[in-house]
Amino acid sequence: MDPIASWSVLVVDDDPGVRQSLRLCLAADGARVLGVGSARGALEALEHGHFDVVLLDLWLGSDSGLEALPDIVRRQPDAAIIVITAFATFETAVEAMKRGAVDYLPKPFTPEQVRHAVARALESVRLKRRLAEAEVRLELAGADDDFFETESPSASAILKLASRAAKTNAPILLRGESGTGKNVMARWIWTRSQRAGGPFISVNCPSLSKELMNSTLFGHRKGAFTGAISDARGKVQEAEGGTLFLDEVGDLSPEAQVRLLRFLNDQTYERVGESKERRADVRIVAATNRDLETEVQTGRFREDLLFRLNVVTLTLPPMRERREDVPGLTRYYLERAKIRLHRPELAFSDAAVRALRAHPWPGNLREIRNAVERAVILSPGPRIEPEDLGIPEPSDTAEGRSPDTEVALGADVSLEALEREHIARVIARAPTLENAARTLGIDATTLQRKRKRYGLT
Ligand SMILES: Nc1ncnc2c1ncn2[C@@H]1O[C@H](COP(=O)(O)OP(=O)(O)OP(=O)(O)O)[C@@H](O)[C@H]1O
Repeated sequence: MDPIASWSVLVVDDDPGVRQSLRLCLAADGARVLGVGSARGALEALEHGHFDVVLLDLWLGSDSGLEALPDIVRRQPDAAIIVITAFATFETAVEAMKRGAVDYLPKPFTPEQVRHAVARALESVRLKRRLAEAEVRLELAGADDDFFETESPSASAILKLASRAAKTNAPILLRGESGTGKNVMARWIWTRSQRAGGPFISVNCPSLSKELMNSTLFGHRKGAFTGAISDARGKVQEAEGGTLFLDEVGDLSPEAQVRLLRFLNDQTYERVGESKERRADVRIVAATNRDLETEVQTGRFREDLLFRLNVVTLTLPPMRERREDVPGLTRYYLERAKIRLHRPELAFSDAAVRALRAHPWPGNLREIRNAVERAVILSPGPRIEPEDLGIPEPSDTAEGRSPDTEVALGADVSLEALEREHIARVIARAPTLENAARTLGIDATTLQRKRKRYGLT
């Protein structure tokens, strides 16, 4: 968003005359200006609208603008705050800066001084937003998450559908096994939607505590529960104008499901401990690798919520159904990892190419990426061999057989080799080591020890 093209200012001053003159001065320059006379009015205005600049009087009758400053910053961290006061002292100016103001305007001021200060503040807002955008882009580039070329009919059908759905405001449900790229797809959809200029807020539902789930999502009022020391906005409000991604939506508590259903129906919600109805313009994208129909049958997931989320469903195919994409993906991950890890000389050996093709990749894209990165780190010479990838080499005698029969239960392998292989595969598939430890049924320290013992990265 370009703050200069369409910008808005909140004027917080208890003197109606000052509000009026600032409004006239800035409106003449093309700003949308809202004037309020108290700190409370300011906080309310910031709840409902978005402002590029806040002109804040430090003496607001019985209120103190200085005390309200941190709350204002919290509500809109990317707005530039200029404090104004008739009682300008150096100390208050410093204090205001410490609490998040970008500039200081002593009363009385001329329209020229106001314009000058606001223009500078807008420049700082613009810069801050550019930096934030660049950080997101860097993060995406560094994450190696933009391989959307495909030769597989099933994946290309999903991409087409996703691209069409992105342009609408309909909720989207992403389904697919772990590691098939649901998180990455959610961002891809956001960047192609009309909401790309707004925020992308991601919530991993299983990581939310049951007690704080509603407040994290919908916010709470001060005093709503022990520990609620101040009002808090939730993820829904943070996502205003953008997209809220609910990962593993099947983990939502029954009460959070009711709240989400209402929000999907009419875009309204209430904060925990508050009866005021709020509205937010947010697109919901949800993901699950569970069978939600079964969850409905067992009473863990609301059927009406599933219907509401299910308007557009995209099921991301597992790697075994898009084997034609393995060569392209492995080349892609290799090229990126070579640059990032400073090993430009590396290439796959013929045996590695065969092993990559033959491996079933049950952990999907995540497993492929982990295997290739592991190899780029571990490979001692310029050729990457199957053992660097941590996958078995398909032997001639094994041709036609599933490549992992070599480590199958009951084959001619030691228990140790079996354990090593199993741990390596679970780690490759799991999003985190904690996750891998949970799958293996051991604690993180034991996993750490075993990784060291078997030389697994
Ligand atoms: N389009 C893509 N291009 C390149 N890499 C991808 C792509 N999609 C996914 N990946 C890789 O696979 C990894 C897993 O992707 P992602 O987290 O989106 O999967 P998921 O289906 O959400 O998994 P889970 O259900 O376990 O959360 C990513 O970190 C990334 O490395």
